[in-house]
Parts: sequence; C-alpha cells; structure tokens
Amino acid sequence: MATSLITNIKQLVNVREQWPVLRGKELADLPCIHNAFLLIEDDTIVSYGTMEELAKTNRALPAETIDATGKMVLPTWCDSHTHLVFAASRESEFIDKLKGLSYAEIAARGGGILNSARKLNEATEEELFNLAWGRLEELIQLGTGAIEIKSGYGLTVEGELKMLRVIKKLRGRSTVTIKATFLGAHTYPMEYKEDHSGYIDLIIQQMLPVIAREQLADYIDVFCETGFFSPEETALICKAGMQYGLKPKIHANQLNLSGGVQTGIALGAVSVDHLETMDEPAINALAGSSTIGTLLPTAAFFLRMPFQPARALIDAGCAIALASDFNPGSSPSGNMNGVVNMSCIQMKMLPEEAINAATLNGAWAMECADKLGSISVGKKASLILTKPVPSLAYIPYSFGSNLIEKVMIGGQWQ
Ligand SMILES: N=CN[C@@H](CCC(=O)O)C(=O)O
Ligand SMILES: [Zn+2]
Repeated sequence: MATSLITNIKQLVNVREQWPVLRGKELADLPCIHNAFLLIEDDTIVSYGTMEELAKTNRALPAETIDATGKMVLPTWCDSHTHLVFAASRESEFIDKLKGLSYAEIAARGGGILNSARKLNEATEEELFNLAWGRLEELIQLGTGAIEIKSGYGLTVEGELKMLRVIKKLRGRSTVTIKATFLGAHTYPMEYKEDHSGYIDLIIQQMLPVIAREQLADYIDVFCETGFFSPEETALICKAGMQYGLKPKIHANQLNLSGGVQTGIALGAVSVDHLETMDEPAINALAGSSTIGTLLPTAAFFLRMPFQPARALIDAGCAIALASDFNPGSSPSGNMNGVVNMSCIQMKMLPEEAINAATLNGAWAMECADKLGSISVGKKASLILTKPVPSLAYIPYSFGSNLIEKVMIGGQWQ
C-alpha cells in the first residue's frame, strides 16, 4: 500500500465530515485546520488533524512525507461546465468583437458555434482527442481534478457522437474524474434554421438512442436562449434525454431572460448555468429549488457582459457553483484559479464563498461530491499544494500569480 503524509500544513482547507450542497450563507463557512497533517493511502484520504494530534498518535511516518510549512492544501477544483473538446481556436472572432460586433451578431453570420461545428466535423477523432488531452494536462497543473465536458460542436449525428466518444476516451485514460454531457441542442445547424422540428427529431430519433446504447453521456444540455432553443423546445429535448436516464444541466439566461432557469427547475435539472441575465422571479425560483446555479464569470468577462449577480443569488439562499465554461468562443480559458479570483473581484464573492463554490458545490453540480470537493476521510486524494502563501485571501487577491506548487490526483503527484 502506498502511503503519503503531508505535515506542517499552514492551512488544510475545506475539511468536512459531512459535505452537503451549500446554499446562501452556508457558502461563507469554509472549515479549515491550521498547522495540520493529511494522510493518504493509495488514492484515498484516510486521516487528517492538527500536528499536535499527529504527535500524540506516535504513528510511524511513511516513506513519503512532505513538509508543507507555510503552504496550504485544498481539494482540487471541480469544474462542472466546459466545452473542452473543440477543433480550433476562434481568435479572428475575438478581433471582430474588438471591432464592435456582438456575440449574437457573430453567431447570426454563421460564426460562433457554427464556425466551431464546421471545424469539428473536419477533424478526426484522434486529432480531437490529442487536442483535448493537451488542454486537460494543462488544467490538471492548474489544479482541476474533476471536469464536465460537453458535446455541441458536432450538430450532426456523426459529429456529436465523435465528440462524445472522444470524451469517453478521455475518461478512460485520465485519472481526473470526467462527466460527459450531450449538447446536441447547442444551436440549429444552417440546414435546419427553418426546420426546428427536423433537427429536434434528429436529436431525439438518431442521436439519443446511440448515446444511450454506447453509454456516452451522463447529462443532457440545451442552450435555452432567444434565437437558439425556446423553453418549450428545451423541455421537449430534455424530457427525451431523461427517458434514457440523462439528467438535465441547462445553458440558461446568458444573453436574455430566456426562461431557461424556470424551465430547468421544472425539469429538476442538476444545474442551470450562466445566469448573466437574472430578474427577481428567476432568482427566487432558483432559491426555492434544489437546482444548482452555476456561474461562469469568465464568459461574462470575455463577452464584456454584466457579471452574474452572485451576491443577490447568495442573499436569496441559492446554491451556487463556479465553473470555467472553457470554450473557444466565450471563454478561451479553463483556469479555475482565474475563475475564483474573478468571482471575488467582479462579483464580490468572499474568498471562502468562491472556494466552496469551485470545489464542493462544483462537485455537486456534476454529482461527484461523494468522491471529491472537500478534504474528507474516504474521498479521493485529489489536492492542490500551494506555494508559501500568507493567508487564504491571498489566493484570489494575488491575481495573475500561479500559487500552485503541485497537484495530486488520486494519490499521485502530477
Ligand atoms: N453559450 C453557449 N455556449 C457556449 C459558447 C459556445 C461558443 O461560443 O462556442 C457558452 O457556454 O458560452
Ligand atoms: Zn457553456
């Protein structure tokens, strides 16, 4: 049995015997142990406590002991919303945006998601895998230990299945926890612009049965947005997915008050994601539900949109998570350290709230909180060891610095 001990940890962060989804005020409570030790056997956390407690146990120290004097240990980030599999970057649209075009205008010209779909359909499964693998490796070094990945750049039967098979292969090869989401309803392909029911039929009749048969997805997602999928279309597609055991996670209220939040809640969605455009009824509906609101601040930042109203959501008692939305169009970064930092600076989340939302609630938003998202006995030893830092608040405060010394995934230093 491989045993590792980390000693003299300045602060062991998010230590919990129980790990409920956190809502409202609970998000500000981030339990920590100062001057701590953490013991790992194989891939699992088996014990933790203060250094005084360790001294009292007279435990023989294992061969691998790491002295973390001045450093902190956190659970790895749980990034519950990404589009990690894509064929090419879209910086020419970035320039178009700098010159004044809006995201919706670029999409209306056949850019945006359709641009990514064209390139994805030209790429081989192997090329897509290699690109996504490289991105995943980079994210692991940045502290991500669990990630949700969506399809949605195929928009054809072959393209969507190709994306989902790439995600399945990533899941088979990586030690990081990966959840797969089918997002065939990301936008209408050009040839179905005037034939919405034709494309919805394609999703329901031709994509979903294969996805279910090959066990290619855990969740079903729809971009519920003006000019994309209506609340009625969203409900129809999600219900079809639910027949195959896929739970909804919805793109909601990004550009408009789309009704996506209420639609997702009515469907019992695991999460409704984006939430840049919220009004009181949407906030209250979310607060009164068990659906998690996943905020994607780097997408708001990149598209120069108003940030998600995190404070109003927390004050209303919502359960919120933070995710990167990594994709080539609206958030070309999967760096969760940046997400945490931006959540504090731009959405006025407290460091404790942001860390909880990016770890435990992120794990809940992809249903892996039994294994990840906190430092708890029996959970997977996926950890961030920081460089020496003066305080917890220094982590979001010191934006731009890489404060991660190393990352452990399932008991293995990366
Ligand atoms: N909003 C819809 N989908 C993605 C963006 C996709 C793209 O622009 O390629 C998002 O979550 O931001
Ligand atoms: Zn997205």
